[in-house]
Amino acid sequence: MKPKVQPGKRVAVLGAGSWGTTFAKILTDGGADVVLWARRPELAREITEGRRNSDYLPGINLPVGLRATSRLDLALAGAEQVYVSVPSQSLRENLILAEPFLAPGAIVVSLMKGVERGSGLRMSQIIAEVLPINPDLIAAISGPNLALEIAKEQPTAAVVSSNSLETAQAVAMLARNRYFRSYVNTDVIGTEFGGVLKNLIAVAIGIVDGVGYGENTKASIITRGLVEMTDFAVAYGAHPETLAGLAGLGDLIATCQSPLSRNNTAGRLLGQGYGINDVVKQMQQTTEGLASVGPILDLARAKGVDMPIVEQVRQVLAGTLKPRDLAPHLTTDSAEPQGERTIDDEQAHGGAALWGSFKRTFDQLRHSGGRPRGD
Ligand SMILES: NC(=O)c1ccc[n+]([C@@H]2O[C@H](COP(=O)([O-])OP(=O)(O)OC[C@H]3O[C@@H](n4cnc5c(N)ncnc54)[C@H](O)[C@@H]3O)[C@@H](O)[C@H]2O)c1
Ligand SMILES: O=P(O)(O)OC[C@H](O)CO
Repeated sequence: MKPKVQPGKRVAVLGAGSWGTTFAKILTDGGADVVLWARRPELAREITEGRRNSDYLPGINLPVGLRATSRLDLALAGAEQVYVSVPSQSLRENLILAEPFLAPGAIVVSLMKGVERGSGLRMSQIIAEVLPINPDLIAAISGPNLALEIAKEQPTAAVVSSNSLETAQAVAMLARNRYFRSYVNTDVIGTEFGGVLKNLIAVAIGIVDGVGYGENTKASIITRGLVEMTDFAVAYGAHPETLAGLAGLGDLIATCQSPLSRNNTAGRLLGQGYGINDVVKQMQQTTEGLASVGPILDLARAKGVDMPIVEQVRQVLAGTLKPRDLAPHLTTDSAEPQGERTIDDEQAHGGAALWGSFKRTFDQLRHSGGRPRGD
């Protein structure tokens, strides 16, 4: 049954950085009654009274009707949908604070693109772990979504993903307007991992850009990066077509080619010779890729997935690989010529990627006493 459009539906957005504020604008412009939670009262005041968030979205006029507060209880009171956009590493602590004020039956939507250090959990998994809600009421949104472009109302699309198609549709009905279009899917694993993994490839692109390598190098990394992303996500149960969609290829393109991307920018600084500590100091905003490299490589190892580009990003971050040496070792140090093994190879010939995924499943069954691990 298709949900009906309900203009004026009360929603909350938690996190008043660049994406949280932009998403609050998307929802308000789509007709929802939005309250945005900012940690700092002075920022909440600037948004409500001045209709600006000058630190994060310079030059953008926020819509009339968008209210902000620094009180979580007020932001969440009566909210039927709650969109969360805080740095991934702080999600757990923020959910614990929010939980007492969550309205019964509220849908909780992750806008974030990271995994938790230590646990390696995706954001929707943390939501399911911390909040006592029906897992069908959890969703995630991802896609080629550079905040400032959307805040300027440049036409953009995204994917809303939930185990429940009904939930995804209810969210997509609100998260849309004349410049923002939401598609739906039920592949939460692929949608979330797409957003996490493209950040790592964007760091690699920034690194080679900073070194001064040109378009061939970058196109090679983007293309091989998509193979790594797909291998990884499929090993965890994603559908390959999700990685070929907005949350995979679409976001990879946007993030790798835009100077607005923080991951791309951080990589460029590394490629120009700055050390990781200087880069972290210079980045004023959340740069998820830097925190995700370690957990993603741990998860890749657990499933026997090779991620040579991400591994080399880790080495550059650790200072054990010179940025200019990232590209020559693009795919592998193997002396043997390899098949290109793109998704098309797999579909056309049932090739190595399919074999890899079969072997991983087999290995997993052997090591888990016959029970494949689900989401
Ligand atoms: N900016 C984008 O273009 C964009 C687009 C899509 C997805 N995202 C994702 O959205 C998430 C948030 O990114 P952003 O761009 O809004 O980051 P940001 O750095 O612009 O803003 C982060 C916000 O979180 C607040 N914050 C920092 N630490 C906090 C804590 N411990 N508890 C609560 N709040 C805290 C900051 O004060 C700030 O308001 C990230 O996962 C990012 O990958 C960003
Ligand atoms: O600025 P980044 O690198 O965090 O990228 C922002 C969005 O994820 C692009 O879709």
